[in-house]
Parts: sequence; C-alpha cells; structure tokens
Amino acid sequence: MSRIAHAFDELKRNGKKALVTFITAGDPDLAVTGELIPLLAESGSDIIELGVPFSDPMADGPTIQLSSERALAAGTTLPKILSTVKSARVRTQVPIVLMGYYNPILMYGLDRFAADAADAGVDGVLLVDLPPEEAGEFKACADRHGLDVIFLLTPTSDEARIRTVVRRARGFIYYVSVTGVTGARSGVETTVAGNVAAIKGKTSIPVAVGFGISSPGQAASVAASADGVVVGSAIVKLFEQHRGDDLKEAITTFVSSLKQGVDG
Ligand SMILES: O=P(O)(O)OC[C@@H](O)[C@@H](O)c1c[nH]c2ccccc12
Repeated sequence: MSRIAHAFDELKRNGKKALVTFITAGDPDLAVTGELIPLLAESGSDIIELGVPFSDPMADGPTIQLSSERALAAGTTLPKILSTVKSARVRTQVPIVLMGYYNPILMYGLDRFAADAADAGVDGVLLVDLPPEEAGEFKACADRHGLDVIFLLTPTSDEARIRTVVRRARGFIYYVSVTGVTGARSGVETTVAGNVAAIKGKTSIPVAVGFGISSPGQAASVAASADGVVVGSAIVKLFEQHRGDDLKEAITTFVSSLKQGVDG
C-alpha cells in the first residue's frame, strides 16, 4: 500500500479526515521548503502537496502565480526539488505529492522522472494539464515506479470522465470545488457535498476537495462530506507577508487551526 493510501486508511480508522497543504517548492527558496516539509507535518498536515513552479500556470490564480514567480526567480528547478524532497525524507515520513504542469515533466523524461521522483521519496504526482484520457504513457511510468497518479474531477466533469478517473485513480481523487482557478474565496460552493457523494458512490478511493478553501470553518464544512481538504493559496499568501522564523510561526499557527477545523 502506498504512503498516501496508508495515511487515508489510518485516518479513516480513527474517524478523521485528511488535511492536505500546498506550498510552492522554492518559494522563497528551496532551503526554506526543506525546513517547511517536516514543519507542515508537525503542524497537522497529513499530506503535503509541493508545487513545481512553472512559467505559465494557467490553473492558478494570482497568489500561486506570484509564488511560482518567486520560486523561479530563486533558481528552482525540478532536479533541485527532487533533491530537497530526498533530504527532507530523513526527517519525516509525511506523504508528498508533486503538483505540476506536464511540460517540465515531459522535458525531464517521463520514465526518468518517475524513477527519480520515487527514489527521492515522492509518493504521488498531480499533473494539472494532463487529462486522464491522455495520461496512459505517464501512468504506465508512474505505476512501474510505484507513484500514485492523482487525477482531478471538477463540477463540469461528465460521466465518461468520472468513469475514467475512478478506474485509473490511485491514492486519492482530487475534486476541484469550483470552475475557475486556485485562490481564496469567501464561501464553499453548495454543490460540493452532492458531487463528492456521487463520486464516492462509484469508488472506494478517498476524495479530497480543494480550490477556494481558506479558513478553518470552510475546512470543517468540506470535511463533513470529503475524505480530505486541500488548502493552498491561503497558506501561500503567508509567504508574501512573512520571512524566516516569522514565516514558520505563521504557518504553524495557521495550519494547526486548519487541522482543528478538519477535525471538527
Ligand atoms: O489555492 P487553493 O484555492 O487553496 O487550491 C488548492 C491548490 O492551491 C493546490 O492544490 C493547487 C495549486 N495549483 C493547482 C493547480 C491545479 C490543481 C490544484 C492546484
């Protein structure tokens, strides 16, 4: 069983839901990312989603776009991200999902990437712009090296797409709560609970929900129907206002409060 599947299993056994936290790798630099990985886990993150910064992040809103720019300006590259994960693995066993766009992975080489990511201690990969219908080759590489491929479903996914994802999913399915880009929003879409229930009716793979969740209260309401709650932009926003120990403290405090929300 993968580290991701195991984490969801263990939570379920204790009647709990997962908190998935997103940060961009390399914002403000990879040394900080390496310190934040164990810190996020200690603060209550059950899974960490690490963004691979990309020059044209079309699924992302302004907060994560800026974060990506800071990371690229700091010289962040995919090989350096993998070695950061490898070093952090000595300090924590928290499941790590790399989130990125297809192009950098394709340039790296699909099989070489899957091998190196698995060797570094990456557990899952989410490629935003690789639709499940076209993911066959990458999925074969990921399977070969024991990486979970995380697929996205959205409020507009049709039955055929849902069936494809349910068949191919490993680790968890990521349900995007809104049609639009990442970023904090004031309320949770009313369609989330119903759509999550519909997906869960078709699979035993856990369903995590993300996009627009930015407070402990929103996290609590999503955790009522989903197996996991993903928070990105609201955490990434803290990188605009804080540095050094101050950043670590702000993240610890905020992530602990999100965990309390998820735990009800
Ligand atoms: O930022 P938000 O609205 O909290 O959403 C989570 C999100 O940041 C993270 O999962 C993510 C960042 N970029 C993405 C692109 C596609 C899917 C998911 C993501």
